[in-house]
Amino acid sequence: MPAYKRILLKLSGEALMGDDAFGINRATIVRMVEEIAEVTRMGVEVAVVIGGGNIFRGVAGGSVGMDRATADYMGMLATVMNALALGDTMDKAGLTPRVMSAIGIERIVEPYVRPKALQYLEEGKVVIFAAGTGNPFFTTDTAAALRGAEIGAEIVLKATKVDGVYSADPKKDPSATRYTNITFDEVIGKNLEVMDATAFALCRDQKLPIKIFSIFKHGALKRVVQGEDEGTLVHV
Ligand SMILES: Nc1ncnc2c1ncn2[C@@H]1O[C@H](COP(=O)(O)OP(=O)(O)O)[C@@H](O)[C@H]1O
Ligand SMILES: O=c1ccn([C@@H]2O[C@H](COP(=O)(O)OP(=O)(O)O)[C@@H](O)[C@H]2O)c(=O)[nH]1
Repeated sequence: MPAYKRILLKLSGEALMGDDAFGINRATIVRMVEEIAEVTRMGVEVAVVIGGGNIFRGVAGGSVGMDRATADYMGMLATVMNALALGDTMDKAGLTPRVMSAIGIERIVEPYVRPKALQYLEEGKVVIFAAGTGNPFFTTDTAAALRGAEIGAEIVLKATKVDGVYSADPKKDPSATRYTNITFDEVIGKNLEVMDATAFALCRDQKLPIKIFSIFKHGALKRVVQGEDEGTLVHV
């Protein structure tokens, strides 16, 4: 029995690269889609927010002198590309995906309309939210928190490069230890940067828990959905 009826899954753009230097790694995206299909077969309604860091990151453009807002719009377009790739892969795996964009780009993907998204979820379709929040100076982590709250998801699942929240960045501090549970106040107060503070604050206000787990660990998504011990739970 799944522990949740409706989930919001945040997939990092960078994780789509697999072992490649940039872009979308075929084997990685296919495996992720298989794992998503597995949980939809359990009757869980799945919405996905996809990142864009594998193609473009606004801060990188901004740092070389480009106007930050312009760079961020490029980043949002990158998430649209990933969303199309993910949708196509889902289609071929027998799922019914619907890509919805936060920025107007109607010839390519339909616009995000909340009631429509809710309808798709009730019909068992997988909704992929593209273009983040549609605003510069935000991230797709914040988009995940926002859409998660809007669609009434019971939890936001962040599939990322690390297998949870650590006492310090495990890439920089090998002695860092992983939390099984941590409160929003603690994660924000200690400035733990696994997810941005805006996303944490929004989820805290909405009492929407977040689970952070490894995108590379096979079967982790299913275990999370079954409520098993996996990754780190961030809660109020
Ligand atoms: N306290 C911490 N616990 C876990 N990861 C952390 C922490 N501080 C920083 N990180 C870093 O956060 C990264 C995950 O965030 P990010 O790169 O934004 O992921 P994504 O691309 O999935 O959105 C990890 O690669 C990790 O090195
Ligand atoms: O609401 C949003 C979401 C994303 N972005 C831009 O899109 C890029 C890619 O998103 P993100 O870095 O969150 O992707 P991920 O880390 O998941 O690969 C960001 O760097 C921003 O430039 C944005 O401007 N507003």
